[in-house]
Amino acid sequence: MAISDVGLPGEVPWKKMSAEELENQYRPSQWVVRLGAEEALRTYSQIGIEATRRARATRKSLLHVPYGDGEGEKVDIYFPDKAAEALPFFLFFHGGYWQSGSKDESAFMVDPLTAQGVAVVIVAYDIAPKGTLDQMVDQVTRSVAFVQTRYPSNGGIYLCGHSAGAHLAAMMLLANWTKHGVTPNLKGFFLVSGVFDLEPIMYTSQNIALQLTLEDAQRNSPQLKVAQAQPVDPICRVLVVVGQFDSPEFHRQSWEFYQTLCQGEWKASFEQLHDVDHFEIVENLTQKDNVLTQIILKTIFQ
Ligand SMILES: Nc1ccccc1C(=O)C[C@H](N)C(=O)O
Repeated sequence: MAISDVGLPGEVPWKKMSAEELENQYRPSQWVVRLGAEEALRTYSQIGIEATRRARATRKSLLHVPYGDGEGEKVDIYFPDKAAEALPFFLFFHGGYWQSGSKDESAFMVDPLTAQGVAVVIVAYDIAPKGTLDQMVDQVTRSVAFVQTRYPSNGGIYLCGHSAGAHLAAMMLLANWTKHGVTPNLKGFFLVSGVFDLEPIMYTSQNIALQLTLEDAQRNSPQLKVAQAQPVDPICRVLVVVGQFDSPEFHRQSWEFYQTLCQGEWKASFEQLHDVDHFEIVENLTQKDNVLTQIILKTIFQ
């Protein structure tokens, strides 16, 4: 699909949609062509569970490491076999509309990345209704600060999020690190099939659990703020990626966020990945020869 099919910049196509159409646009499983919606969600979680089982069985790891006092504030850290001095760290924030998913089924990319010398950190955060969006953003911020504090001689910190997790990763472009007493060595962002303007979410059934007000949605929308934010490190790259079979609204969200990054001082790029849907785009990160796995490795080792 061409970007021109999803509306011109400046238009707000979702405001003209019926409630039913908006609901559909923001239900990624409805756009999966290879499987039915429920089977797509089931397959995604099976692949995540299996990748996590395998990662825990075959890689050096530290599991359930606390980055804060809260019960849900834990990370799993997976290490490469070979010790290196300046180890790059790749942090992953799972998706699930801020109300499902966990670190215990999200270690998709551990095998191919650790095999190439990258430490992978899978981050847990308190999903709704336990956590609010503001709390999730704060938790993710502290998880990043934690990795920097624990591994001060890291060879770069890379943040990757999928879907709602891409939103949380994108919020880190706006983080006030001085408040957290440490400036992480952020070198790259991989924002995969994300949502960057939260206002349309308010009018879908996702908001039953999230309970976002317009103020909450705006305060937590990187789309509205990122053009004014300053990169801590001018060489930090931001890659915005969306799957060919993601819905038109997901395409619009990614494209407009990329364009806004370009208006600011960010070193941004945009990729539409051919022949993948919202779930395959992450499932395929279990494979070393997958396009996105290769893009990630090239960005880290360039
Ligand atoms: N489980 C997920 C994992 C990752 C990303 C999205 C989901 C979703 O479930 C989205 C939505 N509830 C859907 O039915 O498409």
